[in-house]
Amino acid sequence: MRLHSAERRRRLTSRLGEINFSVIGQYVDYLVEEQGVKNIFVNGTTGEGLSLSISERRRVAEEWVTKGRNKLDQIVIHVGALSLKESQELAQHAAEIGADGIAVIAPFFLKPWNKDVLINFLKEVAAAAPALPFYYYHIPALTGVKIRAEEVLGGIQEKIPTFQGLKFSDTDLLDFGQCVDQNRQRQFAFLFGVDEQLLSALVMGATGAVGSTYNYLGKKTNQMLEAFERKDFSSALNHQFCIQRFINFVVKLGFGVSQTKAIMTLVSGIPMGPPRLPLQKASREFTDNAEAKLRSLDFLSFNDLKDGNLGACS
Ligand SMILES: CC(=O)N[C@@H]([C@@H](O)[C@H](O)[C@H](O)CO)[C@@H](O)CC(=O)C(=O)O
Repeated sequence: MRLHSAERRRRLTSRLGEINFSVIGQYVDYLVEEQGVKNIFVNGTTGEGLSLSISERRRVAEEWVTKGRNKLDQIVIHVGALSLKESQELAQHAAEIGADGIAVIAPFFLKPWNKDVLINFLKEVAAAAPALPFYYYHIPALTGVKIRAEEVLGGIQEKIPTFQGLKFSDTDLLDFGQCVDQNRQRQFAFLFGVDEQLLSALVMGATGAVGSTYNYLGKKTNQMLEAFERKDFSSALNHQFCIQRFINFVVKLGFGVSQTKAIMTLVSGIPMGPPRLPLQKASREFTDNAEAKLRSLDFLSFNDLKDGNLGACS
């Protein structure tokens, strides 16, 4: 079972909106030591990969690979872009620096209109890094490309020999289940990306997870994975419900990449800095509310509350 932190690459501090590369080493140590996360997905959604320039994406990937050496198990770099050329350049770069895999989203401005067109695009990117495992990153709510993952997977390995698996960031569990069911004879990785539904996906055959909350709820989620693996489903469900209580709370306040950064700063103590425009920094009110919730669920230690805290999830 692999758990990936979706925060991966991190833009940090700086009033100028520049990336603070110098804290990536600290970030690696935090994920490994405090959250038990050793598989990293760099330059994805949470890392605002699509808001970065190509040279920034290259440099972020290099930092994660360098700082993660001998500490992390796997680093997958997201190399999706609107321009096939840029995507290929990033794929080639990922291979050169020694990444463990690449992932690609569907291009989302001039969109592929059917499965074959999408696969043709993915194939050209994969071919730029012919020795690297390739993942299709399915996130239809953000790309607007609604081609079902189940369809995309049909015959994909024949077209993309390096195809390794799917990162599935959608709530359509019928589609996800069918991806697994129809590919049982293959050794694909099925990485699930909706953290609040991970347990349901595990039941259907998810082999790992990539998500934003593992940056600060990695340890909690690992407890759920362990319970699931030892078939203690009641305990696994308790863990999932606890995680849901938090996500449900923040979703109602307005939750996204900016808010993830604020929570990460709060929990890790590493200054994650503001997001890049068009995203806006999370409000102080959001962070205060999220902090109170984390404490009440015992996701952040708060000794004064512990004894009488009936809602605690520890
Ligand atoms: C739309 C979105 O940001 N989804 C997140 C989830 O982890 C999400 O934040 C979480 O399930 C809470 O809804 C991940 O799927 C994103 C992700 O893995 C990435 O950063 O590439």
